[in-house]
Amino acid sequence: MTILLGSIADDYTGASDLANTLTKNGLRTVQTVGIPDPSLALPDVDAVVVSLKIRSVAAKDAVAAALEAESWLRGRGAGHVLYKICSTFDSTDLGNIGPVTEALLSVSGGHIALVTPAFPETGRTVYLGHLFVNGQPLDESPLKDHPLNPMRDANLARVLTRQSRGKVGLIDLPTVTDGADAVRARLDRLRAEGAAAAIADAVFERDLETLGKAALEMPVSTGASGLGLGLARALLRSGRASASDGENEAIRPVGGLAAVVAGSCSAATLKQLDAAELHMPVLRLDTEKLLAGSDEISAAIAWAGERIGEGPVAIAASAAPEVVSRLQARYGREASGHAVETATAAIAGELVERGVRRLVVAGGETSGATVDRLGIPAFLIGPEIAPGVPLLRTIGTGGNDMLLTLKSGNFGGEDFFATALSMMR
Ligand SMILES: Nc1ncnc2c1ncn2[C@@H]1O[C@H](COP(=O)(O)OP(=O)(O)OP(=O)(O)O)[C@@H](O)[C@H]1O
Ligand SMILES: O=C(O)[C@@H](O)C(=O)CO
Repeated sequence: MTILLGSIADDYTGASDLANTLTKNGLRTVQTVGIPDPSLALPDVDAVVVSLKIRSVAAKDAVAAALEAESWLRGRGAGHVLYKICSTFDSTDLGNIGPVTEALLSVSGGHIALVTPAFPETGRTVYLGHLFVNGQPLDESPLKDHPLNPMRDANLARVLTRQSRGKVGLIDLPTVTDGADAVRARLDRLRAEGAAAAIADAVFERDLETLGKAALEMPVSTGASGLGLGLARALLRSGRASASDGENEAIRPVGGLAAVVAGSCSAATLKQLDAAELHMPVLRLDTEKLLAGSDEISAAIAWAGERIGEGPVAIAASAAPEVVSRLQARYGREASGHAVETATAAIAGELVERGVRRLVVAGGETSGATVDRLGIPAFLIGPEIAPGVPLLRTIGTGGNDMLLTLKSGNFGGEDFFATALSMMR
């Protein structure tokens, strides 16, 4: 298998979001969970998205895992590697967007990386280096209360500088509007001035097409699905890939029971859970009890067991910012996040043991913990359920295929869970 485009995604929902965008834009794509075992038969594809869980780990661990994935992707022919980050630039001053981008540059012979989280289809735009989420500056959006990485600065050049060794420049919208040659010239100038990364403005898809064209000529770039769209379209226009209509295999029914497990505390997921309560049983976990060691997991499984024969059920750790803050004050941010993820993954694992074959997971860290627990090696990409969220079919699960949906915390409309479940048969 020779691939044209490789990507390393810093979380699993982000990986399926990117895989969805690449598929929609004509590239045959597969999503792997980590570096696949050599015995795993992957389909013939144009792009591979390697899902890692490195958004919220120590920078040195994120760098080591990303470099291993980079080497695997280059070994399979990838001429360009996109480091897929969150469209809301989720990170802290300790990393990991800066350290990973710089490490990828240093092994690939690149000098400067184009960086943009813009993804207009989901309301993420960048103007003069500032990120807007559905029209609100990042630091005024619900992301200011994210449980793991509260985003309190909308100026991405500043955010990236704090976590980078090199300087960070800006490719402003007028330059992007002038086209790919103007972007290349700006990148050359910034590089001559000593910058190792450049935040690129983008408001419309046409801006991302321009950025994709410029980025494709360099070995590495960093961005969200919008940059993936630009790279995919540039590959097709260059004639290096020919459009495939994507839809496939992935939607064949699997039967079995269906469930939702949610660990995202995003505003969108909280609304989706409220809406789900109108048509399916929803169990809200008591996360204070869960962390205090009471047997919430067995209680949740017993609760599900009494209902799931009648139709899908949802189990959620998700809670409002004040509840999350209380738990964090008591146990620490990382420890409480990790403990809740481990619990939600354990619940998902038990549900699958009891016959669940169709599973929706909300939240990137939550999805990572769950998919690892289930030991799924890779996914085929099915149709889009909502912008940034495809239906996924497991590969390499020994004929015991499952359908999954890994929903980024902030994605999807209020009726997302009902819509997803109706597409998973
Ligand atoms: N009630 C709670 N109290 C404290 N932490 C919680 C609670 N519920 C969930 N969490 C933790 O909050 C974090 C949510 O992160 P996750 O990545 O799953 O969602 P997200 O950030 O909204 O999604 P995405 O990364 O796709 O945008 C997880 O670590 C989860 O375990
Ligand atoms: O880019 C996004 O917003 C998502 O794909 C994501 O990474 C959420 O974890």
